[in-house]
Amino acid sequence: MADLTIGWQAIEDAQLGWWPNFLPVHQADRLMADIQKTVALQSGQVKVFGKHHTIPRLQAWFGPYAYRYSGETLPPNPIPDLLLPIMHQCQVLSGSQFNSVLLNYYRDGRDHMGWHSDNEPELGEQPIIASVSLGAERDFDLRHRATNQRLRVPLTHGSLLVMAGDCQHKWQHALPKRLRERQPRLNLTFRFVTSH
Ligand SMILES: O=C(O)CCC(=O)C(=O)O
Ligand SMILES: [Fe+2]
Repeated sequence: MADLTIGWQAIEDAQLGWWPNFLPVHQADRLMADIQKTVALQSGQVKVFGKHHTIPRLQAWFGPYAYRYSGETLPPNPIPDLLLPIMHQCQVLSGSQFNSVLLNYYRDGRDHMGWHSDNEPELGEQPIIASVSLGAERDFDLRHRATNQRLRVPLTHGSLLVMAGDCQHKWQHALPKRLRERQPRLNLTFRFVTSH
């Protein structure tokens, strides 16, 4: 699979922005440690066909509105001060505004996220989602809904990946299991959410 180039690039029906060295290593190390120390991570639930399941990762939600997905709701919560400088840097590079962040914490390689798109109406028509990765390197897979084209991006410590254009309509993405991975990974996805 072709490596992504640094900056913006066109993929089929969408755009990706890729900044592998978004945060210098010492800053990425410190941010991860500070988040682990200060942010309360929750074990989330989803409801599928009326049955509750525990999701295979921990999470936290920060933003002015509740975040609703798969029948569950995470209440509004102010963005902690330690995430504001990172959010501003993401805004500068991606050229867009954010007001919310979903934090995903993958305790080890068993934790994962299945195929999905972030296409809830409160994210708007063409959501721009800025994804900052910290800790263990994990593969991020994308697949085009119609053509089945696939892309794999190894999300390195301190990197920024931005999904834009029709990425949430034409593509799905996932973070597969990596059973040999013992180290945690922390992901911040900055979004702009409206009340709906
Ligand atoms: O952990 C990741 O890199 C993916 C997160 C994601 O897709 C999401 O939060 O919607
Ligand atoms: Fe996603």
